[in-house]
Amino acid sequence: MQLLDGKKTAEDIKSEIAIQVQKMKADGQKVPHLAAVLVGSNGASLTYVGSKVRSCQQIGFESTLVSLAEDISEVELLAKIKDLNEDDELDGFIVQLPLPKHIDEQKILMAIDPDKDVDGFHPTNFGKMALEMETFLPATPYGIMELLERYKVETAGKHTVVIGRSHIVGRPMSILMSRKGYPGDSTVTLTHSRTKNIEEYTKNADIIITALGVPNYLKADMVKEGVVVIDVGITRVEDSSHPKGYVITGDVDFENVSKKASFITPVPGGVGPMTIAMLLKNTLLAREMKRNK
Ligand SMILES: Nc1nc(=O)c2c([nH]1)NC[C@@H]1CN(c3ccc(C(=O)N[C@@H](CCC(=O)O)C(=O)O)cc3)C=[N+]21
Repeated sequence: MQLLDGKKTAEDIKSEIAIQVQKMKADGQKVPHLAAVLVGSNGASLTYVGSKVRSCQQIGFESTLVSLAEDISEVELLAKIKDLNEDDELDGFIVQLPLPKHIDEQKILMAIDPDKDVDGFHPTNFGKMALEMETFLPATPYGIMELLERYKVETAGKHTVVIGRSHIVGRPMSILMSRKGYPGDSTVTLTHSRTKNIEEYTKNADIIITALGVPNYLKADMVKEGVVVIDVGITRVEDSSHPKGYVITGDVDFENVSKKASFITPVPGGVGPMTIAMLLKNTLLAREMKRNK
């Protein structure tokens, strides 16, 4: 079994980007600038946005955190997004999800300028991704593709089973794995909450990508020997014996599934850190696109 070390790989990618930033500086160029919009103060969201900002500092990007009140109206948030779209200093921005219930997420994501949509969530960018055009790939699926590539995991002709059809992970993942070229060319089955006899699929899968958010869902008896397992689940499970009061738990029964797997991602330290690294990579791309315009 080989561990797909997302933490280490993310550090490698950040170092590569930092070198690019140094070159930009030496050339007297503007460095990439990322903004993150955070509505309210959900604990997990604060952690993620915090590490995004810290990573920017680490590699020499400029970053801006836009903190807005939980009870901000949809109209006010749309106005804020318009400001960010028009801000020439900014190369890209993200609106941290989930948003409070009184705000229509779809409407917000549609309002982001596709050229600044470094999350790749705008329908224009999602469409380009599906059509195999160059664009911002959603950071989590992009991070998974990058891990597969850097560890040279074979994907062509393999049966990939994706569990979960969310707009930000499962659905784009199923598209990327079926795209032409490496690391794609896979035969994909997208399973979800209405799938019957899911083990029939997982037992026959060469690659399994779980994005459910159900701790320890994928068990050893659901997979075949030699399977590649990518665990996108990140659930905070309360645990008073830990200093933070919780432990981060994935969708996979790691202890037992890892005994059968050829490659597997840990949680934490797998897909999560890769998500942040790829967001930074998208921001670098946004800067380059803007410069070449
Ligand atoms: N507009 C938007 N874009 C996102 O990309 C986005 C989002 N909203 N909302 C929430 C999800 C989740 N997400 C994570 C990023 C990093 C870790 C990460 O680094 N996790 C660490 C553990 C961190 C911890 O202690 O919680 C790890 O897995 O090793 C996890 C999850 C980005 N998301």
